[in-house]
Amino acid sequence: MHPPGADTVLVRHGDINTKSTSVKRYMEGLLVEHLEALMADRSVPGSVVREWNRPRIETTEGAVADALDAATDTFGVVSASPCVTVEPAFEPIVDALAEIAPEAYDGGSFAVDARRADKDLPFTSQELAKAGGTAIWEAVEDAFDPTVDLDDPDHTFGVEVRSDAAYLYTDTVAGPGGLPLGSQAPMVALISGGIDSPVAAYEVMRRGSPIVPVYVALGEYGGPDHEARAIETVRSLARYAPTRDLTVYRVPGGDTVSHLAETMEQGRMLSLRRFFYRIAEHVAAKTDAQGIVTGEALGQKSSQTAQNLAVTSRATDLPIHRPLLAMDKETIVERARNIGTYRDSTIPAGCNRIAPDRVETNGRVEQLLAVEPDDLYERAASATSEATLIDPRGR
Ligand SMILES: Nc1ncnc2c1ncn2[C@@H]1O[C@H](COP(=O)(O)OP(=O)(O)OP(=O)(O)O)[C@@H](O)[C@H]1O
Repeated sequence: MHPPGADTVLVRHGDINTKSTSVKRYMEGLLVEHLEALMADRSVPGSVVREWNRPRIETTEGAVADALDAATDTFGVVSASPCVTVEPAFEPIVDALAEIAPEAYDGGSFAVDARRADKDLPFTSQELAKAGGTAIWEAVEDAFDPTVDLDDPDHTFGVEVRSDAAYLYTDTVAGPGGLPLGSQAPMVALISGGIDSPVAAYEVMRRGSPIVPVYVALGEYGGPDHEARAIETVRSLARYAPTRDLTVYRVPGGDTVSHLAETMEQGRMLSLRRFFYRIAEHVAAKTDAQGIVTGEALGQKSSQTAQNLAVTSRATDLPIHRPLLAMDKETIVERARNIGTYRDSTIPAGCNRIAPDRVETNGRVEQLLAVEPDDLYERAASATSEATLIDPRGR
């Protein structure tokens, strides 16, 4: 909940703090740039003040909830707190805590977490916490039976005192964490539109890599709804990256999928993955992307057993990143819901089944190469050259 009168959002980052001063300065700059872009994209009024270590958003009381959402959708942000701003002096801070308390406290234990960025202030954090705690107690004791618990309180009243202002908050909302978008090289994300691949793409974006989305159209095994679903998931991801071009490479793969279905029984699904990776490699070469991201998870499907991943991965020299490798489906679904791609991914796509009745779980590369079409890689190159570009934001 926001303290009444909150018009500022304190923004905290995490991994950026482990960097050297110059890298940290660069990454903080990127984070602020993206936060500003997210606010502009969502028409949130206000500005981001770039203060060393702790940027903040100055906005209006009416827009503080939207500013908080923008902050907690920005990669690199660990948490954010809406706060009221008061004069950085002992009495005004204590008075403001007493004023906030009846709105923010509804019973149970509480604590005051006071910090001073400016160590020259004429009071200590402990003195402030003690006087603030007493003021809060007195403000609520008629209506409640308050207790103080410094280790695990039900309510925390946060106070950050800096040289120009003090910030008071009662809520800390988690952000995505990770690193600012653009702090790592781009990667090609193979997006099927299913539940897993958009989450995998989000995970590398969260660690700083912009994505180049690639969707392989499956012809009679896919269809317009399948394709629309994939584009929709990219559109949802684009909300997190307003400064980035998320144009989808739509690669026509229908002929090859049909050919694999007609000519291969065992290993068909493995060759199809190899075809995808090869396409991704070609797109990476065009876009200077440094890796391939997929939504594969160990053992989730027959094509994702440890043996089969070893066989399929041999199709490319580029590293294949599988951020979901060790995640359970339930966790992935929860993640998809949280990032807002689940609904798109569960739009009925009405596609035909490509998998054969008897699936391969223990592929061997030599055996696969003996039955795989000799021209599989040429097919991938030629399909990529026929790719069309789809801007998901333009739909
Ligand atoms: N038509 C497609 N176009 C682009 N990439 C695809 C396509 N189909 C699958 N992929 C990629 O291959 C991975 C494995 O696909 P598969 O259908 O076996 O797995 P999945 O775990 O169900 O993934 P998803 O839920 O993303 O469809 C996907 O996560 C995705 O990265």
